[in-house]
Amino acid sequence: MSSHSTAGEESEQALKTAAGLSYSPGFGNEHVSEAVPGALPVGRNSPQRAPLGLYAEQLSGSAFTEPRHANRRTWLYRARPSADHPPFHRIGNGLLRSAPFTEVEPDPNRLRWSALPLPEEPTDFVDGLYTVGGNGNVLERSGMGVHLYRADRSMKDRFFCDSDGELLVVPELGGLLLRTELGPLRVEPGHIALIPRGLRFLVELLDGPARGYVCENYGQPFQLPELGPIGANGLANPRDFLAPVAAYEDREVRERQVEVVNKFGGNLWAAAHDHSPLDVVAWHGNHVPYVYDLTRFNVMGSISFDHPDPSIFTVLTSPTDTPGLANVDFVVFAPRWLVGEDTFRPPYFHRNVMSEFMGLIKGAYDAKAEGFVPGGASLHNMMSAHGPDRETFDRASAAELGPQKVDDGLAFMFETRWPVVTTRHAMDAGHRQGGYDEVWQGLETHFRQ
Ligand SMILES: O=C(O)Cc1cc(O)ccc1O
Ligand SMILES: [Fe+2]
Repeated sequence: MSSHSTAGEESEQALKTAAGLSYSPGFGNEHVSEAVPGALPVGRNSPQRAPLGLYAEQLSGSAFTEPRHANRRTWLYRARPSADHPPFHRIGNGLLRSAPFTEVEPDPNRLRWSALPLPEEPTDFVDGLYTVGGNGNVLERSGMGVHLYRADRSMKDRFFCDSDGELLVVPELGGLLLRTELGPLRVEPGHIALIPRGLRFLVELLDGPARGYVCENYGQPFQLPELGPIGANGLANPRDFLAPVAAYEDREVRERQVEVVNKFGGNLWAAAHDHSPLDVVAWHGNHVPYVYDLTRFNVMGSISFDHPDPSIFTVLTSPTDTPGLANVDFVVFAPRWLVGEDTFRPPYFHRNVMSEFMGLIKGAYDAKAEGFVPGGASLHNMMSAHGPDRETFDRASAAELGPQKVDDGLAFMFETRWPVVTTRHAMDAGHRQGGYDEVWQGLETHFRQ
């Protein structure tokens, strides 16, 4: 696949990365990018004739009338309008499922899975999507889906577009090159990528089999959390979010049928196209994909006593109409120092009205001595009692409390407002762990009157 280099490389804003890709930094920015000088109209969006014979097209991510802080759209200048395609027809959903989730009853039990086995059959990113569960309703644009992915090959002549929500991709194994309508993004384990609702893209594997997690956010787009008393800086800083710069496919070599797979209303639909949808020569706007390196997260914590609630680790939040109540938060447990005096330092025992899906990108997690493994997952649904396993509790209750660096792992959580209802296949999966409750067995009473 050939692509033209970008005029964005010359812009002050563009950052050259080690991978050789250029990016346009800044969360929520009004980005501007052209792969061919002069492709972007000056001073207007929709001139009578767009430059270089291109078609102008707007992709919106919010209602036209939403307030400015929430308004999202990108203008695309492309070789052919997206409208040029035949009807979509239904294709199989594989193991992809959507809200409302009704296959099994909502389950109050604590659930845990080992890593999803890598594919045995040829599998690309779309084929390899595997839904664990979710909540809400795709048609009402509320709630979220939790998916895993596993792939052993790049998408070829096949593009994906999620009309139902934005996709937060959390790789655990293998690097990915996301070729999007707005340009390419490289994402590796330890990074996250976000593909906004409705943007077309394909996934290439950079270094062999790939596996990871996806939060499909049907609700309001992820934004940075408010910082309140933390101040003007900290947690995820806006400039570390990197959007792509324009790069379009060479049409001459692409004049053959390609497939665009559209997830709409919970199902997969496909339409053959006689051109690549990655034909955008210039664009400007704020409805954009981005990557973020989780090592850039500026971790805050207690420097006196007590274990803070994990909301302090929020990277991105999808708000609801209720202030402070997230449709879903993306939370990261990144390397940090623990210095709390007279403090039980690992996560405390708790029952939470929010529901917690957790994954592990590498290493170990400080609340679980064993069983919670990279590529694996746990689900602690609304009000389910959980916290440190017995071994962790015993160790942390007796530990000498000097300054301690927690730097042997990278875990994350999708924390969501409504219980996560699982899929039938996630409940019946061979990689689901039996006997998870046992990790809390034997926590004897030490009560003395
Ligand atoms: O259950 C978990 O491990 C996630 C979590 C971490 C923490 O530090 C405090 C509360 C919480 O739910
Ligand atoms: Fe928890």
